Amino acid sequence: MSTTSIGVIGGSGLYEMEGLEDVNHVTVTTPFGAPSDEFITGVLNGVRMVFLPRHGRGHRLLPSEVNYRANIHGMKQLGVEQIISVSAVGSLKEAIAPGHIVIPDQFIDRTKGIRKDTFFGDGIVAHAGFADPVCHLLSDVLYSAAINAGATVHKGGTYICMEGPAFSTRAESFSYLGLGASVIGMTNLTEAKLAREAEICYGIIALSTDYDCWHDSHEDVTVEAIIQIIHQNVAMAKNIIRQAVASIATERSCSCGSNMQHAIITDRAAITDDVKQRLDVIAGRYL
Ligand SMILES: CSC[C@H]1O[C@H](OP(=O)(O)O)[C@H](O)[C@@H]1O
Ligand SMILES: Nc1ncnc2[nH]cnc12
Repeated sequence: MSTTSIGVIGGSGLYEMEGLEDVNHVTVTTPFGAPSDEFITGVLNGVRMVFLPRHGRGHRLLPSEVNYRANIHGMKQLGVEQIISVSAVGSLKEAIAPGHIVIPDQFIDRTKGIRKDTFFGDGIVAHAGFADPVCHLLSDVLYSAAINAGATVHKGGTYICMEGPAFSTRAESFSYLGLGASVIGMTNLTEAKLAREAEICYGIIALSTDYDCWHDSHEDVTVEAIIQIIHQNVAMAKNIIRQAVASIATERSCSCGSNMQHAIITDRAAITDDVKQRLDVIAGRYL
């Protein structure tokens, strides 16, 4: 069995992973604070897995309150090299109906600087390449897995990441259509940025749950409607994960594992021991 693991971050409606063997609940501490919950480790069809519910069990954390840094740091500590994010999103395209799956490959940032989206700062500066913000190989696997699971799936698309927690105004929703975005959510961009800095592959299974509030023949988005669509599709989402895990190559051939090689600009002589210690798990080999 490989020594590395595949991580799954479960979003709204996905708070556990079924079918794991050899299950352990692991409490992880990090220099960036506490993760959303205990990590669940186990084995799925011979592959090591690490699962974390993004908003905590019981869905206790707002999108702005999730400690994304601690979540990604914990994944890295547990040997995760590839993260599958499962998320609920609003659709910004007629063709992406509720119940469809999207594998987004781009982002637009509408967060407000409340959440920490970098491991760097406080004595060390790095600028990660982020033109292609998700792992294209992992995304290909997720797309094929969604097809095999019988989903209607859209490959590629831009995910608008808003701060929330309130949903968008109608004027905002129309403005996002004008930007050509495909879906809207409140979480994935922050995770993708941190996964990139941690040199972890990141790919997204996004379940379209609503048409936000731009569609004149659909009700405006509500939590109730989102939960209903999630419940109708949770078995399919779990099936996509199972299919994907069976075909993910544990030896990576993408560039995600060396993305930060030239990203740190700070003079190494100016990096203090404190900073080195804080960044050890994330970037220790470059310090
Ligand atoms: C439950 S409605 C809004 C909520 O759902 C999405 O969460 P996640 O990305 O964790 O599935 C969205 O981003 C909001 O946080
Ligand atoms: N319409 C929407 N806006 C933001 N996040 C969402 N998650 C699911 N639907 C959403």
